[in-house]
Amino acid sequence: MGSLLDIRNVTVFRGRTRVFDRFSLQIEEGCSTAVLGPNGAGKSTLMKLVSGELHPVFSPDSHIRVFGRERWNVRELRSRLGVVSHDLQHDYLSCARGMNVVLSGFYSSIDTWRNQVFSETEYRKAEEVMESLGIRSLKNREFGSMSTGEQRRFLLARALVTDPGTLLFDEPTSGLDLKASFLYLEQLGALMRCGKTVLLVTHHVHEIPPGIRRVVMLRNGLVFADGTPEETLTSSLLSALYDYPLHALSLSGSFQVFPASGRPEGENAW
Ligand SMILES: Nc1ncnc2c1ncn2[C@@H]1O[C@H](COP(=O)(O)OP(=O)(O)OP(=O)(O)O)[C@@H](O)[C@H]1O
Repeated sequence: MGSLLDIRNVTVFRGRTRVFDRFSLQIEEGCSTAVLGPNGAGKSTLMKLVSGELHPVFSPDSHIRVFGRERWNVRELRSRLGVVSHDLQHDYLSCARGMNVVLSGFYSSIDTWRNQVFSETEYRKAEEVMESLGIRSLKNREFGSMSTGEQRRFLLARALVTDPGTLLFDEPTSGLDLKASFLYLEQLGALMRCGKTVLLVTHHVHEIPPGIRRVVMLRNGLVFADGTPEETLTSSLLSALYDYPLHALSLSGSFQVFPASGRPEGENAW
């Protein structure tokens, strides 16, 4: 297994905000990793850097290498790295039919277009992926008329249709109810067990499913802690990361946090 991500000395601005200042992070292929941090930590910026939607300030000693390469054509990259992002769900055309959402993964486009040609094999693959995610019966439905959970599964199908070895998720269960969240996280677990590498960014501890081997805690554009879930998802590190007293619990490889019993100092009693 080689390098999935190699970020060295990268400086990134969004508007006037310097989100990363000579930031470095390496992730190996095969090591499913969660990037966890509070609002504004830089998680979405990191995800956009990896997916090629954002670029750092040029510096001779900095680089971003995905699978060992600095330059990718988007279509080629998507055949190795599938992306299921929040923005994508938001941007997707509500009139696109389910089948077209999945097929659009072959071109990394939003919806399919007249000039795009799909082979029988590609149609078959799309059917197969929809079947495996339990959404085949919705293939003719408009994206806009699907529930958030169904939309999320179609976007996962879109990412999986090219059979990438690595999948990138941005807050995978946001907007999903409890059952849909757990089913979706089980799906992520199944993908990891089938050999896919999952890279996810989240601000929720419960979104880190069993099978994630490494947690990178991010705060103010810096790596705050880095280790296995057992090493990092502790009450003391989580309390420090979120600057709030928290109590962490784990059960069968899943994690959950609660407010610690003591109120934060200075908070008014009700
Ligand atoms: N378009 C923008 N213009 C200016 N500043 C921005 C822009 N987008 C993000 N930022 C700033 O960059 C910093 C990092 O934002 P980013 O969205 O990467 O954080 P995040 O960890 O993903 O947060 P969240 O969990 O709330 O999504 C924040 O301080 C944010 O205010």
